[in-house]
Amino acid sequence: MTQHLVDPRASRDLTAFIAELPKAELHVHHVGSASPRIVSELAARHPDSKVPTDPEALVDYFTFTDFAHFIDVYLSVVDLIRTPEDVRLLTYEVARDLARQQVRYAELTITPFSSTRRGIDERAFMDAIEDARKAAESEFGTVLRWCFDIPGEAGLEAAEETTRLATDDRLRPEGLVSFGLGGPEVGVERPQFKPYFDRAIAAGLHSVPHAGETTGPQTVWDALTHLRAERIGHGTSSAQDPKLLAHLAEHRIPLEVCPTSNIATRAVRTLDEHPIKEFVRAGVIVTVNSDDPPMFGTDLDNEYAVAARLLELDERGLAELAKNAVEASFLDAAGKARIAGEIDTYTAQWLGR
Ligand SMILES: Nc1ncnc2c1ncn2[C@@H]1O[C@H](CCC(=O)c2cccc(C(=O)O)c2)[C@@H](O)[C@H]1O
Ligand SMILES: [Zn+2]
Repeated sequence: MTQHLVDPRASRDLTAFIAELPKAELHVHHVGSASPRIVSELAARHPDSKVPTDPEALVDYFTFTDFAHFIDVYLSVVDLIRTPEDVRLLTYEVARDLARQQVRYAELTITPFSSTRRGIDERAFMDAIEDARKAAESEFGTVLRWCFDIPGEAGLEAAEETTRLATDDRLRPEGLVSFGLGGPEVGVERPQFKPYFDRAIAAGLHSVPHAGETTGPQTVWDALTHLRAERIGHGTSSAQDPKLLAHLAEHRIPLEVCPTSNIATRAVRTLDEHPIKEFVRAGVIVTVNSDDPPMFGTDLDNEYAVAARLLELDERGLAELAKNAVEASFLDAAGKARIAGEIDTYTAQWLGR
Protein backbone atom coordinates (compact mmCIF):
# COMPACT_ATOMS: atom_id res chain seq x y z
CA MET A 1 0.00 0.00 0.00
CA THR A 2 1.23 3.51 -0.82
CA GLN A 3 2.28 5.23 2.39
CA HIS A 4 1.90 8.85 1.35
CA LEU A 5 -1.51 10.21 0.59
CA VAL A 6 -0.12 13.05 -1.45
CA ASP A 7 2.19 12.29 -4.34
CA PRO A 8 5.41 13.92 -3.04
CA ARG A 9 6.38 14.85 -6.60
CA ALA A 10 3.33 17.09 -7.03
CA SER A 11 4.17 20.71 -6.30
CA ARG A 12 2.99 22.17 -3.00
CA ASP A 13 0.84 24.72 -4.77
CA LEU A 14 -0.93 22.20 -6.99
CA THR A 15 -1.63 20.02 -3.96
CA ALA A 16 -3.34 22.95 -2.25
CA PHE A 17 -5.26 23.75 -5.46
CA ILE A 18 -6.46 20.15 -5.77
CA ALA A 19 -7.54 19.96 -2.12
CA GLU A 20 -10.14 22.70 -2.56
CA LEU A 21 -11.07 21.99 -6.19
CA PRO A 22 -14.74 20.94 -6.48
CA LYS A 23 -14.76 17.43 -7.94
CA ALA A 24 -16.91 14.54 -9.17
CA GLU A 25 -15.96 10.91 -8.51
CA LEU A 26 -17.32 8.39 -11.03
CA HIS A 27 -15.56 5.15 -10.13
CA VAL A 28 -15.41 4.29 -6.44
CA HIS A 29 -16.56 1.09 -4.74
CA HIS A 30 -18.77 1.12 -1.67
CA VAL A 31 -16.99 -1.50 0.47
CA GLY A 32 -13.66 -0.53 -1.07
CA SER A 33 -14.08 2.97 0.37
CA ALA A 34 -14.32 1.87 4.00
CA SER A 35 -11.73 3.90 5.94
CA PRO A 36 -9.19 2.04 8.16
CA ARG A 37 -11.14 3.33 11.18
CA ILE A 38 -14.42 1.82 9.91
CA VAL A 39 -12.76 -1.44 8.84
CA SER A 40 -11.10 -1.86 12.24
CA GLU A 41 -14.32 -0.95 14.02
CA LEU A 42 -16.23 -3.59 12.04
CA ALA A 43 -13.41 -6.13 12.51
CA ALA A 44 -13.56 -5.60 16.29
CA ARG A 45 -17.32 -6.23 16.18
CA HIS A 46 -16.74 -9.53 14.38
CA PRO A 47 -13.73 -11.26 16.00
CA ASP A 48 -14.19 -14.39 13.86
CA SER A 49 -12.86 -12.39 10.88
CA LYS A 50 -9.22 -12.51 9.68
CA VAL A 51 -9.26 -8.74 9.05
CA PRO A 52 -6.92 -6.95 11.52
CA THR A 53 -8.53 -4.74 14.15
CA ASP A 54 -5.47 -2.50 14.33
CA PRO A 55 -5.56 0.25 11.64
CA GLU A 56 -1.73 0.13 11.46
CA ALA A 57 -1.82 -3.58 10.61
CA LEU A 58 -4.21 -2.82 7.76
CA VAL A 59 -1.35 -1.28 5.76
CA ASP A 60 0.22 -4.73 5.43
CA TYR A 61 -3.13 -6.45 5.05
CA PHE A 62 -3.90 -4.09 2.14
CA THR A 63 -0.70 -4.96 0.24
CA PHE A 64 -1.64 -7.17 -2.70
CA THR A 65 0.41 -9.71 -4.59
CA ASP A 66 -1.93 -9.68 -7.59
CA PHE A 67 -5.54 -8.98 -8.60
CA ALA A 68 -6.86 -12.31 -7.25
CA HIS A 69 -5.30 -11.58 -3.86
CA PHE A 70 -6.93 -8.13 -3.89
CA ILE A 71 -10.37 -9.68 -4.52
CA ASP A 72 -9.76 -12.17 -1.67
CA VAL A 73 -8.99 -9.36 0.76
CA TYR A 74 -11.89 -7.30 -0.60
CA LEU A 75 -14.32 -10.13 0.12
CA SER A 76 -12.97 -10.49 3.67
CA VAL A 77 -14.02 -6.87 4.23
CA VAL A 78 -17.39 -7.55 2.57
CA ASP A 79 -17.82 -10.31 5.18
CA LEU A 80 -17.65 -7.67 7.93
CA ILE A 81 -20.79 -5.94 6.72
CA ARG A 82 -23.55 -7.94 8.31
CA THR A 83 -26.40 -5.68 9.34
CA PRO A 84 -28.35 -2.82 7.72
CA GLU A 85 -26.77 -0.55 10.36
CA ASP A 86 -23.29 -1.60 9.13
CA VAL A 87 -24.41 -0.67 5.59
CA ARG A 88 -25.76 2.69 6.70
CA LEU A 89 -22.67 3.55 8.75
CA LEU A 90 -20.32 2.58 5.91
CA THR A 91 -22.25 4.60 3.31
CA TYR A 92 -22.53 7.69 5.50
CA GLU A 93 -18.81 7.62 6.43
CA VAL A 94 -17.81 7.19 2.79
CA ALA A 95 -19.81 10.32 1.97
CA ARG A 96 -18.04 12.19 4.78
CA ASP A 97 -14.63 11.25 3.30
CA LEU A 98 -15.76 12.37 -0.15
CA ALA A 99 -17.11 15.68 1.17
CA ARG A 100 -13.78 16.34 2.93
CA GLN A 101 -12.15 16.25 -0.53
CA GLN A 102 -14.67 18.68 -1.99
CA VAL A 103 -16.39 15.91 -3.95
CA ARG A 104 -19.73 17.43 -4.86
CA TYR A 105 -21.08 14.40 -6.70
CA ALA A 106 -20.16 10.70 -6.61
CA GLU A 107 -21.43 7.58 -8.32
CA LEU A 108 -20.74 4.82 -5.82
CA THR A 109 -20.50 1.25 -7.11
CA ILE A 110 -22.43 -1.08 -4.84
CA THR A 111 -22.65 -4.87 -5.11
CA PRO A 112 -26.04 -5.65 -3.54
CA PHE A 113 -25.72 -9.36 -4.38
CA SER A 114 -22.76 -9.70 -2.00
CA SER A 115 -24.87 -8.33 0.86
CA THR A 116 -28.16 -10.09 0.15
CA ARG A 117 -26.44 -13.47 -0.27
CA ARG A 118 -24.81 -12.93 3.13
CA GLY A 119 -28.25 -12.60 4.67
CA ILE A 120 -28.96 -8.87 4.76
CA ASP A 121 -32.63 -8.28 4.02
CA GLU A 122 -32.97 -6.63 0.58
CA ARG A 123 -35.54 -4.05 1.68
CA ALA A 124 -33.45 -3.09 4.72
CA PHE A 125 -30.34 -2.85 2.50
CA MET A 126 -32.02 -0.41 0.11
CA ASP A 127 -33.39 1.66 3.00
CA ALA A 128 -29.92 1.83 4.61
CA ILE A 129 -28.17 3.19 1.51
CA GLU A 130 -30.99 5.62 0.74
CA ASP A 131 -31.09 6.88 4.31
CA ALA A 132 -27.31 7.51 4.20
CA ARG A 133 -27.61 9.17 0.76
CA LYS A 134 -30.21 11.65 1.97
CA ALA A 135 -28.30 12.39 5.19
CA ALA A 136 -25.07 12.92 3.22
CA GLU A 137 -26.73 15.34 0.83
CA SER A 138 -28.32 17.45 3.53
CA GLU A 139 -25.42 17.33 6.02
CA PHE A 140 -22.36 17.38 3.73
CA GLY A 141 -23.79 18.78 0.49
CA THR A 142 -22.42 15.78 -1.43
CA VAL A 143 -24.83 14.24 -3.93
CA LEU A 144 -24.54 10.44 -4.09
CA ARG A 145 -25.84 8.20 -6.84
CA TRP A 146 -25.56 4.41 -7.11
CA CYS A 147 -24.20 1.99 -9.69
CA PHE A 148 -25.25 -1.60 -8.93
CA ASP A 149 -22.66 -4.01 -10.29
CA ILE A 150 -22.76 -7.71 -11.04
CA PRO A 151 -19.82 -9.58 -9.45
CA GLY A 152 -19.16 -11.43 -12.71
CA GLU A 153 -17.17 -14.29 -11.22
CA ALA A 154 -20.18 -15.23 -9.06
CA GLY A 155 -21.95 -16.22 -12.28
CA LEU A 156 -25.36 -15.79 -13.83
CA GLU A 157 -27.17 -16.31 -10.53
CA ALA A 158 -25.48 -13.11 -9.33
CA ALA A 159 -26.37 -11.41 -12.62
CA GLU A 160 -30.03 -12.36 -12.26
CA GLU A 161 -30.20 -11.25 -8.64
CA THR A 162 -28.45 -7.92 -9.32
CA THR A 163 -30.75 -7.22 -12.26
CA ARG A 164 -33.82 -8.00 -10.18
CA LEU A 165 -32.67 -5.73 -7.36
CA ALA A 166 -31.93 -2.95 -9.86
CA THR A 167 -35.13 -3.14 -11.87
CA ASP A 168 -37.92 -4.20 -9.49
CA ASP A 169 -39.94 -1.03 -8.94
CA ARG A 170 -40.68 -2.01 -5.35
CA LEU A 171 -36.98 -2.28 -4.50
CA ARG A 172 -35.02 -0.11 -6.87
CA PRO A 173 -33.62 2.81 -4.88
CA GLU A 174 -34.22 6.37 -6.00
CA GLY A 175 -30.48 7.07 -6.20
CA LEU A 176 -29.75 4.27 -8.68
CA VAL A 177 -28.50 5.56 -12.05
CA SER A 178 -26.34 2.86 -13.56
CA PHE A 179 -25.51 -0.81 -13.93
CA GLY A 180 -22.03 -2.32 -13.85
CA LEU A 181 -19.95 -5.48 -13.94
CA GLY A 182 -16.95 -5.97 -11.62
CA GLY A 183 -14.54 -8.50 -10.20
CA PRO A 184 -11.95 -10.56 -12.08
CA GLU A 185 -12.18 -10.48 -15.89
CA VAL A 186 -10.14 -13.57 -16.77
CA GLY A 187 -12.57 -16.33 -17.78
CA VAL A 188 -15.56 -14.03 -17.16
CA GLU A 189 -16.61 -13.18 -20.72
CA ARG A 190 -18.63 -9.95 -21.07
CA PRO A 191 -21.11 -11.18 -23.75
CA GLN A 192 -22.85 -13.63 -21.37
CA PHE A 193 -24.15 -10.63 -19.40
CA LYS A 194 -25.91 -9.04 -22.39
CA PRO A 195 -29.47 -10.09 -21.42
CA TYR A 196 -29.01 -8.58 -17.95
CA PHE A 197 -27.62 -5.31 -19.28
CA ASP A 198 -30.46 -5.21 -21.84
CA ARG A 199 -32.99 -5.40 -19.01
CA ALA A 200 -31.19 -2.79 -16.90
CA ILE A 201 -30.89 -0.41 -19.87
CA ALA A 202 -34.59 -0.94 -20.71
CA ALA A 203 -35.34 0.06 -17.11
CA GLY A 204 -33.53 3.37 -17.70
CA LEU A 205 -30.12 2.58 -16.22
CA HIS A 206 -26.80 3.61 -17.78
CA SER A 207 -24.25 0.93 -18.70
CA VAL A 208 -20.83 1.23 -17.02
CA PRO A 209 -19.02 -2.13 -16.92
CA HIS A 210 -15.41 -2.66 -15.88
CA ALA A 211 -13.40 -3.82 -18.89
CA GLY A 212 -9.76 -3.98 -19.90
CA GLU A 213 -8.55 -3.74 -16.32
CA THR A 214 -6.95 -7.18 -16.13
CA THR A 215 -7.54 -8.49 -19.68
CA GLY A 216 -6.86 -7.19 -23.18
CA PRO A 217 -8.67 -4.76 -25.48
CA GLN A 218 -11.14 -7.39 -26.75
CA THR A 219 -12.90 -7.18 -23.37
CA VAL A 220 -13.42 -3.45 -23.94
CA TRP A 221 -14.81 -4.12 -27.43
CA ASP A 222 -17.14 -6.72 -25.90
CA ALA A 223 -18.32 -4.25 -23.26
CA LEU A 224 -19.08 -1.72 -26.01
CA THR A 225 -20.73 -4.13 -28.42
CA HIS A 226 -22.64 -6.47 -26.11
CA LEU A 227 -23.18 -4.41 -22.97
CA ARG A 228 -23.61 -1.05 -24.74
CA ALA A 229 -21.14 0.61 -22.36
CA GLU A 230 -21.49 4.39 -22.07
CA ARG A 231 -18.31 4.66 -20.01
CA ILE A 232 -15.64 2.04 -19.36
CA GLY A 233 -14.37 1.17 -15.87
CA HIS A 234 -10.57 1.34 -16.26
CA GLY A 235 -10.19 0.37 -19.94
CA THR A 236 -6.44 0.28 -19.32
CA SER A 237 -5.60 -2.23 -22.06
CA SER A 238 -7.34 -0.07 -24.69
CA ALA A 239 -3.90 1.47 -25.17
CA GLN A 240 -2.84 -1.74 -26.95
CA ASP A 241 -5.36 -1.20 -29.76
CA PRO A 242 -5.18 2.04 -31.80
CA LYS A 243 -8.52 1.28 -33.50
CA LEU A 244 -10.18 0.96 -30.12
CA LEU A 245 -8.68 4.26 -28.95
CA ALA A 246 -9.99 5.93 -32.11
CA HIS A 247 -13.42 4.40 -31.51
CA LEU A 248 -13.54 5.57 -27.88
CA ALA A 249 -12.51 9.07 -28.97
CA GLU A 250 -14.95 9.25 -31.89
CA HIS A 251 -17.91 7.99 -29.86
CA ARG A 252 -16.96 10.04 -26.82
CA ILE A 253 -16.90 7.03 -24.49
CA PRO A 254 -15.05 8.21 -21.38
CA LEU A 255 -12.59 6.01 -19.51
CA GLU A 256 -12.74 5.89 -15.72
CA VAL A 257 -9.01 5.79 -15.10
CA CYS A 258 -7.79 4.76 -11.62
CA PRO A 259 -3.98 5.00 -11.77
CA THR A 260 -2.97 4.02 -8.22
CA SER A 261 -5.45 1.12 -8.22
CA ASN A 262 -3.79 -0.31 -11.33
CA ILE A 263 -0.41 -0.32 -9.57
CA ALA A 264 -1.79 -1.71 -6.28
CA THR A 265 -3.49 -4.66 -8.01
CA ARG A 266 -0.43 -5.08 -10.27
CA ALA A 267 -2.48 -4.58 -13.42
CA VAL A 268 0.18 -2.01 -14.46
CA ARG A 269 3.82 -2.23 -13.30
CA THR A 270 4.60 1.39 -12.46
CA LEU A 271 2.83 4.74 -12.61
CA ASP A 272 5.27 5.90 -15.26
CA GLU A 273 4.15 3.02 -17.47
CA HIS A 274 0.46 3.89 -17.05
CA PRO A 275 -1.16 4.58 -20.44
CA ILE A 276 -3.19 7.62 -19.28
CA LYS A 277 -1.07 9.91 -21.47
CA GLU A 278 -1.73 7.76 -24.54
CA PHE A 279 -5.46 8.03 -23.90
CA VAL A 280 -5.29 11.81 -23.82
CA ARG A 281 -3.06 11.90 -26.89
CA ALA A 282 -5.61 9.77 -28.78
CA GLY A 283 -8.39 12.22 -27.89
CA VAL A 284 -10.16 9.87 -25.46
CA ILE A 285 -12.11 11.54 -22.66
CA VAL A 286 -10.27 10.71 -19.46
CA THR A 287 -11.74 10.93 -15.97
CA VAL A 288 -9.62 10.25 -12.90
CA ASN A 289 -10.98 8.18 -10.03
CA SER A 290 -9.91 6.38 -6.86
CA ASP A 291 -11.57 2.88 -7.12
CA ASP A 292 -10.97 1.50 -3.57
CA PRO A 293 -9.08 4.39 -1.97
CA PRO A 294 -8.11 3.18 1.55
CA MET A 295 -7.23 -0.27 0.23
CA PHE A 296 -4.87 1.34 -2.28
CA GLY A 297 -3.52 3.96 0.11
CA THR A 298 -4.92 6.77 -1.97
CA ASP A 299 -7.82 9.18 -2.26
CA LEU A 300 -9.26 11.25 -5.09
CA ASP A 301 -7.01 14.24 -4.32
CA ASN A 302 -3.96 12.00 -4.66
CA GLU A 303 -5.24 10.61 -7.99
CA TYR A 304 -5.49 14.19 -9.30
CA ALA A 305 -1.92 14.81 -8.10
CA VAL A 306 -0.76 11.67 -9.90
CA ALA A 307 -2.61 12.73 -13.07
CA ALA A 308 -1.09 16.22 -12.85
CA ARG A 309 2.37 14.67 -12.85
CA LEU A 310 1.73 12.07 -15.57
CA LEU A 311 -0.14 14.48 -17.86
CA GLU A 312 1.93 17.55 -16.93
CA LEU A 313 -1.13 19.54 -15.95
CA ASP A 314 -1.26 22.98 -14.36
CA GLU A 315 -4.28 24.38 -12.51
CA ARG A 316 -6.25 24.95 -15.73
CA GLY A 317 -5.52 21.41 -16.87
CA LEU A 318 -6.65 20.03 -13.52
CA ALA A 319 -9.85 22.06 -13.72
CA GLU A 320 -10.50 20.59 -17.20
CA LEU A 321 -9.93 17.10 -15.81
CA ALA A 322 -12.45 17.77 -13.04
CA LYS A 323 -14.91 19.09 -15.62
CA ASN A 324 -14.47 15.92 -17.71
CA ALA A 325 -15.85 13.94 -14.77
CA VAL A 326 -18.77 16.32 -14.33
CA GLU A 327 -19.59 16.12 -18.04
CA ALA A 328 -19.23 12.30 -18.13
CA SER A 329 -21.45 11.89 -15.07
CA PHE A 330 -25.12 10.95 -15.07
CA LEU A 331 -26.15 14.18 -13.39
CA ASP A 332 -28.84 16.24 -15.10
CA ALA A 333 -27.85 19.30 -17.15
CA ALA A 334 -28.58 21.77 -14.34
CA GLY A 335 -26.50 19.75 -11.86
CA LYS A 336 -23.59 19.55 -14.31
CA ALA A 337 -23.74 23.29 -14.99
CA ARG A 338 -23.74 24.04 -11.27
CA ILE A 339 -20.58 22.03 -10.49
CA ALA A 340 -18.78 23.10 -13.69
CA GLY A 341 -19.54 26.71 -12.72
CA GLU A 342 -18.12 26.14 -9.26
CA ILE A 343 -14.94 24.69 -10.78
CA ASP A 344 -14.55 27.73 -13.07
CA THR A 345 -15.17 30.22 -10.28
CA TYR A 346 -12.75 28.48 -7.93
CA THR A 347 -10.03 28.27 -10.62
CA ALA A 348 -10.41 31.92 -11.64
CA GLN A 349 -10.18 33.00 -7.99
CA TRP A 350 -7.13 30.82 -7.42
CA LEU A 351 -5.29 32.11 -10.48
CA GLY A 352 -6.19 35.71 -9.68
CA ARG A 353 -4.80 35.57 -6.12
N1 LIG B 1 -10.68 -2.61 -9.21
C1 LIG B 1 -11.76 -3.43 -9.21
N2 LIG B 1 -12.03 -4.17 -10.30
C2 LIG B 1 -13.07 -5.01 -10.31
N3 LIG B 1 -13.90 -5.18 -9.25
C3 LIG B 1 -13.64 -4.45 -8.15
C4 LIG B 1 -12.60 -3.57 -8.08
N4 LIG B 1 -12.59 -2.99 -6.87
C5 LIG B 1 -13.61 -3.50 -6.20
N5 LIG B 1 -14.26 -4.38 -6.95
C6 LIG B 1 -15.39 -5.15 -6.49
O1 LIG B 1 -14.93 -6.46 -6.34
C7 LIG B 1 -16.05 -7.27 -6.11
C8 LIG B 1 -15.81 -8.64 -6.71
C9 LIG B 1 -16.68 -9.66 -6.06
C10 LIG B 1 -16.55 -10.98 -6.68
O2 LIG B 1 -15.85 -11.14 -7.64
C11 LIG B 1 -17.27 -12.12 -6.07
C12 LIG B 1 -17.08 -13.37 -6.61
C13 LIG B 1 -17.73 -14.45 -6.02
C14 LIG B 1 -18.57 -14.27 -4.93
C15 LIG B 1 -18.74 -13.00 -4.41
C16 LIG B 1 -19.60 -12.79 -3.22
O3 LIG B 1 -19.89 -11.65 -2.86
O4 LIG B 1 -19.97 -13.78 -2.58
C17 LIG B 1 -18.10 -11.91 -5.00
C18 LIG B 1 -17.24 -6.54 -6.67
O5 LIG B 1 -18.02 -6.16 -5.59
C19 LIG B 1 -16.61 -5.31 -7.31
O6 LIG B 1 -17.48 -4.20 -7.20
ZN1 LIG C 1 -13.53 -0.61 -9.94
